[in-house]
Amino acid sequence: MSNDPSPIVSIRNLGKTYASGFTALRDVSLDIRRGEIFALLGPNGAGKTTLINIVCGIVNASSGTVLADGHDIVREARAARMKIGLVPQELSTDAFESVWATVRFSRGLFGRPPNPVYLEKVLRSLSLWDKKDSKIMALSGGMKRRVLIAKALSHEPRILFLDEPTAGVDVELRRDMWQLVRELRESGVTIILTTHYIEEAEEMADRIGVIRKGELVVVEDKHVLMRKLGKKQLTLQLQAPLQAIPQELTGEPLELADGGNALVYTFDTQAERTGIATLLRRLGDLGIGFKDLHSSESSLEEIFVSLVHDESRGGGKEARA
Ligand SMILES: Nc1ncnc2c1ncn2[C@@H]1O[C@H](COP(=O)(O)OP(=O)(O)OP(=O)(O)O)[C@@H](O)[C@H]1O
Repeated sequence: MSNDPSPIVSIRNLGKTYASGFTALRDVSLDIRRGEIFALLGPNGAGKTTLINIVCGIVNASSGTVLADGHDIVREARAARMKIGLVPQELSTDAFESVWATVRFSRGLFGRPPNPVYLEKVLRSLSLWDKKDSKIMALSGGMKRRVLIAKALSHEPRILFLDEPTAGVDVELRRDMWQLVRELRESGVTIILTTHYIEEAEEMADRIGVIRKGELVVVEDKHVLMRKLGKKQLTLQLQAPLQAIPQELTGEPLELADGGNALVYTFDTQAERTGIATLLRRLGDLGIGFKDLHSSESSLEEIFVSLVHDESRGGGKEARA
């Protein structure tokens, strides 16, 4: 990580209303720290791509400001854009060009002088060096995706946006991409990625932002987020199935599962008392026996689903993927 404490991307009160009248972003403020991997999560249509496109100068904001490494994206558009590499969702088609010509051309677009040594380093780090003379159309899907990353890195950006980097790729390539992103971060590039795969954020991100209906609802260190919002569940496999939660226990955070054969107790990982001892005693008093019990902790996926869906329902308790 860098010693410079100023954020590398600073987004203030950003809003976007498209010409159609649809408001895709509302008052989004966010600082991205130098050298971090930041994952932006949100359901389809939440506004992730709109946010990225504004920072990259592809879409104009309706209100608010963005600084990229200190450069205002509107007043100093070119300087700001030089700092940024964008790996888009879609594969664009330079089908007939070679890998080498493609990355060299991308670099030239930014007005950078040729630097074959740097481009060789990029291609080698992406395991593309031995494909440098291949035409893009002759590459596998995974290799094409690497070419997109090489193009985005061609002008030596400090900030790399990856929009759904592993959508539609197989498990093995996904792991390779994760490794690659970590290596890029090691080399000093700040990474901002959007993803639908919570596993991806859980695996890689230092911090996580959750966007829902154009609003940033949470920005938090990944571990803090998991600790804060993580719930634990205790599942009791009952000796005899129950039709319903006994009246004496209504009001407790209990749910029936497995066709009445299991009782699930949800408790807060941060609470001083879990309430488990009391629960077990009360079950004993009611003559409800159990043959097995196990506890589980919510994954980031469950936390995400509960954030995105429960808030829209006004705050339910269920957090299941
Ligand atoms: N040019 C446009 N004109 C009008 N509405 C648009 C335009 N572009 C996007 N939108 C709308 O803005 C909303 C946010 O879109 P955006 O692509 O930013 O979402 P997203 O979070 O990236 O979704 P996904 O995960 O599906 O990529 C969507 O409802 C979309 O239909």
